[in-house]
This record gives sequence, C-alpha cells and structure tokens, in this order.
Amino acid sequence: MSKFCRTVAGLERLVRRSWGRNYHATKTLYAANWKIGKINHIAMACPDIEKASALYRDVLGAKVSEKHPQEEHGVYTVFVELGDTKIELLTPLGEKSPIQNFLDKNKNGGMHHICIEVDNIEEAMKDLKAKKIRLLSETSKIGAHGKPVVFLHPKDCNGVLVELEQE
Ligand SMILES: C[C@@H](C(=O)O)C(=O)SCCNC(=O)CCNC(=O)[C@H](O)C(C)(C)COP(=O)(O)OP(=O)(O)OC[C@H]1O[C@@H](n2cnc3c(N)ncnc32)[C@H](O)[C@@H]1OP(=O)(O)O
Repeated sequence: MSKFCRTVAGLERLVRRSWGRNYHATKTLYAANWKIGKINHIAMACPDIEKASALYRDVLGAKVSEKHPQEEHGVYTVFVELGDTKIELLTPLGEKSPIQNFLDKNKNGGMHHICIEVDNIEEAMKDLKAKKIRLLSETSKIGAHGKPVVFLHPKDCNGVLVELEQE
C-alpha cells in the first residue's frame, strides 16, 4: 500500500471514530441512486393570472406564455421565461383545485412551490419515502412540461412545498 493510500485509510478511520453512526448515515445518503439537479421553476399562486401575466410581460418585459389548462393538476399555468429558469404562475381550475386553500389563506397570492429537477424520479421517490418524507401522491403525474413530477409535503421540507421533476 502506498503512503498516500495509508494516509487516506488513516483519515477515514479518524472520521469514522469521530462521526460514529453519522458516518454511515452520510455514506448511505451519498449512495442514493438518484441525483438532485437545478431549480426548474418557482411557482406563484395568483388570484388574477391575467393581471400577474401583464406584470411580467408589460411592466417587467419578460417573455410570457399563453395560459394553459392542466386538467390533471386542477390549475391553469402561465410560464414566464427567465434565462435558464422560469416562474410558473398558477390559478385554480375547477371546484377542487389544490391551490384553492392556499389562495383562501393568501388573498393576494404568493409563492406556492419550488420545482427541482432530479435525474431519476422513481428512485428519488423510493428513497425519500424510506426517509419518511411524505409524497403527496402515490405515483408521479405528468407535469406542465410533459415530464413526471411529484410533490413533497411542505411540513417535511422546512415549510416549502417542493415539486420534483424528472430531468
Ligand atoms: C402543473 C404542475 C406543474 O408544475 O407541473 C403544478 O404546478 S400543479 C400545482 C398544484 N398542485 C399541488 O400543489 C399538488 C400538491 N399539493 C397538495 O397536495 C396540497 O395543496 C397540500 C400542499 C398538501 C396542501 O393541502 P391543503 O390545502 O388541503 O391543506 P391545508 O391548507 O390544510 O395545508 C396543510 C398545511 O400545509 C401548509 N401549506 C399548504 N400549502 C402550502 C404551500 N404551498 N406552501 C407551504 N405550506 C403550505 C398549510 O399552511 C397548512 O399548514 P398549517 O397546518 O400550519 O396551517
């Protein structure tokens, strides 16, 4: 064994001793079979999506999409393009929209969720479930970009609703 290898092995023993059980937890974390990527979008719930679209298009000068119904999610979406990321404007679609309670509590609207890309959503779901993070659906759904998405409970994510989207 070279001197370098002996030094690395020695350092590992030292870390193992000082971190105890956390050392194994950290190793497990890095051994997960999926990787987190970049922020895909930040979503805002809006009581008046036309007014919100006009703010980003006419006042702030951004490129703003048409309004699209997302039947399976109970919302209309508008995307505001901001370089390599986006803002997603949301407003309720139908009687049982998942954003209705949020808008009832936040009359002027507000930041609703962040969407983070992952390289393997099925593995991410299995792993997070095992780590007791509540998934808000048993299976992934097809999201606004035609890719599988799943939501994580805000109470398990520091008070922020998190959407994971397959890259
Ligand atoms: C098109 C698609 C895409 O991008 O691809 C989408 O965006 S779909 C976007 C819309 N779809 C979704 O949001 C799907 C996932 N969302 C859900 O399953 C639900 O909305 C929940 C997040 C579970 C909230 O459910 P619900 O409104 O029935 O419950 P609730 O009002 O009693 O909320 C339970 C607790 O969570 C908090 N809470 C609720 N919504 C929150 C949010 N957006 N951010 C942070 N905290 C939130 C409440 O204040 C409350 O805390 P306290 O108990 O302390 O008062």
